[in-house]
Amino acid sequence: MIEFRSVRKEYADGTVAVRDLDLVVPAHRTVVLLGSSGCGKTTLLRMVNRMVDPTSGSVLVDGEDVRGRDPVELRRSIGYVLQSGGLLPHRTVVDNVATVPRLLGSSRRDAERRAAELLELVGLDPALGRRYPAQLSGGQQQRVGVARALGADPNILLMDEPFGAVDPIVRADLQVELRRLQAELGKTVLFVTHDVDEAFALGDLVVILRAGGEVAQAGTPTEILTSPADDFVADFVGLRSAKRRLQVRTEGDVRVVVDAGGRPLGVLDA
Ligand SMILES: Nc1ncnc2c1ncn2[C@@H]1O[C@H](COP(=O)(O)OP(=O)(O)OP(=O)(O)O)[C@@H](O)[C@H]1O
Repeated sequence: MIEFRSVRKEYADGTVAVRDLDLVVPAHRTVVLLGSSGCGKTTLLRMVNRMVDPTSGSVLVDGEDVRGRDPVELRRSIGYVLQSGGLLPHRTVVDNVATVPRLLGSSRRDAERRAAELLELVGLDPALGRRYPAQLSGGQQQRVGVARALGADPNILLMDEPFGAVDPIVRADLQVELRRLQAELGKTVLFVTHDVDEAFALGDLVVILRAGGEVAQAGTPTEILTSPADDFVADFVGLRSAKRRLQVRTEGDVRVVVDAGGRPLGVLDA
């Protein structure tokens, strides 16, 4: 479990990235931080592994204030996946994934065996392990990034727009894969995105932030869609635009779901 207690972050130039934020990320759940650029999502994520320290308030991991933890040891115990993949370009894929197990004291052979298992776990052929990152597609690189983050078998995975740089089809595949992995592994995942569809696809809980790192609403996707807290939330998730104002139209004996502009989106089952 991760807890943010009255957390505030003000950078040296006076920018307030997060103001007085309280949030609980329950164990084994996926919580998505959703908001537009600059609303403090990355700052919040980085406070968990002490890449950023709060100006005031505290961040607790499993009940313990992270300020009491050694930053290097803390970072090794928490998986972190970035949009860029963060892979070392001059190391093979298997070496990239084996890095953390090696740092934690595994022998080379054990670390490589573990890396091959992790590659399989994220849906990659372990034979790709001999390649260098640049010899993989963007989607494959992101899978390697996830495998690498799982290297220390962390309880917590921090994911900062991990699928932001790949095309929509690959992105949808990666989202499905993450849901499968999560069902299998049950990690505590804190996931950052500015994409509403991605947030609703992945989040058990979605936290919508507004500028200055304030929570506009925290709830399940259904709660947010059925009772948006205010106009900001309704606008942000598209409730007031054509996209989510859906209607059912009957065509013969088939019911078709259309948006407010009349464009067909799908058919209703039964
Ligand atoms: N090191 C820094 N020094 C000063 N200001 C910073 C620093 N890092 C971030 N900020 C500012 O803090 C605010 C929040 O930034 P942050 O990166 O957390 O937002 P974000 O929601 O993750 O944005 P994006 O979606 O664009 O990545 C922004 O106004 C940003 O300019």
